[in-house]
Amino acid sequence: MLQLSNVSFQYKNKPILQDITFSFPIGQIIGLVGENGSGKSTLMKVLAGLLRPSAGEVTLNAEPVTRRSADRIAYLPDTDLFFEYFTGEQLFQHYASQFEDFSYDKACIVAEFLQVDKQAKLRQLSKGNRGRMKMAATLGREVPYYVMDEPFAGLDPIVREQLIKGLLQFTDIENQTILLSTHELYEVEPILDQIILLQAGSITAYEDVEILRDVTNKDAVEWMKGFYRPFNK
Ligand SMILES: Nc1ncnc2c1ncn2[C@@H]1O[C@H](COP(=O)(O)OP(=O)(O)OP(=O)(O)O)[C@@H](O)[C@H]1O
Repeated sequence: MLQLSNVSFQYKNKPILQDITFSFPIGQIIGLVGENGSGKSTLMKVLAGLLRPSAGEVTLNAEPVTRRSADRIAYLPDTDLFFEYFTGEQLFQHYASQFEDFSYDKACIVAEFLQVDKQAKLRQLSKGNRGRMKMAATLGREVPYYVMDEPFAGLDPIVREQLIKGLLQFTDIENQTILLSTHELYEVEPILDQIILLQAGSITAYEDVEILRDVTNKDAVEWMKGFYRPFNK
């Protein structure tokens, strides 16, 4: 299990994440939401071992998470500067050289499912196609945890829907966990098991999405809005 224990993080002296304790069980799709600048990307980098917490500990099966944990946590960055001079095929070859768990064949199958040409250079692809290629490369890996930073940001509804279908088709929901940050909560909610709200670097709420729907009769956006003060005109 991937676990945060009293994790704080600061850039220089600016506190970004504050005393977060949380466990991410296997077999869940978890949505991380929160307003711009609340710390979602930072939290995901800390979880993937790319940033070291300033205090507290991140562990995977009780062992500290470091950069070397990349063999069990697949991280999809939000940046668009993603090996831009590579073709998709070269990107997959690069992943194959970096990650033992990477399946070149699976990445090609995902790329075909997402209808993106693996012969094209990434920088020549549209934003939507780069998003598809990033997803194919990430899902080419077989790991217990996928940590995806805004995989749907800036993409049109058709691409978003396709990526969501790809996620469901090419992961094993019983044995893997996907943590994804998103601002596209309406579209993503149907596939989520759990939702976590980050506010000013703290997890201020989390909820089982089925309970939200069946017990409180709310959708995730309504739930989230309940934690913010109404906007006064
Ligand atoms: N490299 C950095 N150096 C200094 N401050 C940073 C750096 N990266 C991010 N920050 C600051 O950390 C805070 C949290 O940023 P972060 O990108 O984690 O938020 P976010 O919730 O992912 O935002 P968004 O939804 O806009 O992507 C912001 O105040 C941001 O300015």
